Amino acid sequence: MLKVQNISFAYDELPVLKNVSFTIKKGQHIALIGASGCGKSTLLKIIYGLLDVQEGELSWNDKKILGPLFNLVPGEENMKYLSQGFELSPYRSVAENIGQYLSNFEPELKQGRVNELLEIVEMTHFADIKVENLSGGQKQRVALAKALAKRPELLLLDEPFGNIDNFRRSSLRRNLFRYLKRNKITSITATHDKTDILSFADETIVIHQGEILTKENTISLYKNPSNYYIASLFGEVNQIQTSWFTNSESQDIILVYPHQLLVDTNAKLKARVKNSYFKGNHYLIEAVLRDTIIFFEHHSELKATEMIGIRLSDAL
Ligand SMILES: Nc1ncnc2c1ncn2[C@@H]1O[C@H](COP(=O)(O)OP(=O)(O)OP(=O)(O)O)[C@@H](O)[C@H]1O
Repeated sequence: MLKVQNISFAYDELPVLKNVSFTIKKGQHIALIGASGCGKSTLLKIIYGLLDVQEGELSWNDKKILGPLFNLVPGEENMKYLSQGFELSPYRSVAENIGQYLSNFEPELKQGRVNELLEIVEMTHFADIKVENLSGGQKQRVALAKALAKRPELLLLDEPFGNIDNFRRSSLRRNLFRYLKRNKITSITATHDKTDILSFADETIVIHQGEILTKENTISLYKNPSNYYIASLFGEVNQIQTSWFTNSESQDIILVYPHQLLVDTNAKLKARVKNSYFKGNHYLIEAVLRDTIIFFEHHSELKATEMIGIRLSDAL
C-alpha cells in the first residue's frame, strides 16, 4: 500500500504541493489529473524518491520513502517512474534496451521476458533496430517495456501515451492495463487524456494548484463532478441555470456535458447556432443560449444563426 501523509513541497520558494494525503491499495490503477502545472509530475517524482518533501512523509508497504538527501542512489527499488523524457540508450537495439537491467544468468529466460514485453508494446518487429532510429512514439513504447522489465510493484507513468498515434494508443493502453491488472502491479498515471482515465482508472485523484480536491471512483467522479474545474478535465462542459429548463425560480447552476443536451423542435428554450464542429460520429454544436455559450452534440451539421429548440436529456 502507498501511504502519503500531509506532504508539502516547494521548488525553492515556489510552493507546489500543499498538505497532500491519500492511500492507494495494491493492484489499484489511479489516474492523476489536473490543469497543466498543478503538480502532477512533482508528486510522481516525490513518490519515486527523486525529491525531498519539506513536510509530511510517505511509505510504500510500510517502508518509508526517502528522497535524495537520504539516498545515495535516488529512486525506489520496487518502483519504476516513466518520465515525459524517457531515458534510453540510443546506440543499443530495442531488445537490448528492454533487457538492459535483466539478469544474464539464464539467457533463455531473459529472451522470453524481452519477447513478452516486445509483444505488449507491439514492437516485436523492431527488436534489432537501434533506438536512435526510432520515432518519438516508438521510443515511448520501448521506455514503457523497459520500465516493466523488472516487474515493478508500483508503476508511475507521466503522460505515457502522449507521443503515440491514436490507432496504436488504444491497443497499447488495453495491453498495458490488462498486463498490470493480471500481475497486480499498482499504477499511478498522470494524464490529460480522458480515455486513460475513464476506461482504466479504478480511482481518480484531482489536483488543483497543488491541493487534492478529491480521490474517488472514476465513474462517479465523471457522473457527478462537484465543480466546473473537475468536469472540465473530462472535456467540454456547460454551466446551466436550472431555472432555464424548469419552472423553478432557482438560481442554481448545474454542470451538463454536451451529450446531455438534446435538440428538440418542441422545446420552448431556443439557442442560436454559432458553429458546428465535425467529430466523426457526431457534430459538436456551439450555440448561444441566453447570452451564454453552450455546447451540445447533434447527429448532423446545423447552420449558423439557426434557432434551435434545446432540452435536457432525461439520462443525466
Ligand atoms: N525543477 C523545477 N524547478 C522549479 N520549478 C519547477 C520545476 N519543475 C516544475 N516546476 C514548477 O512546479 C509547478 C508544477 O509542475 P509539474 O511539472 O509538477 O506540473 P504538472 O501538473 O505535471 O504539469 P503538466 O501537466 O504540464 O505536465 C509548475 O509551476 C512548474 O513550473
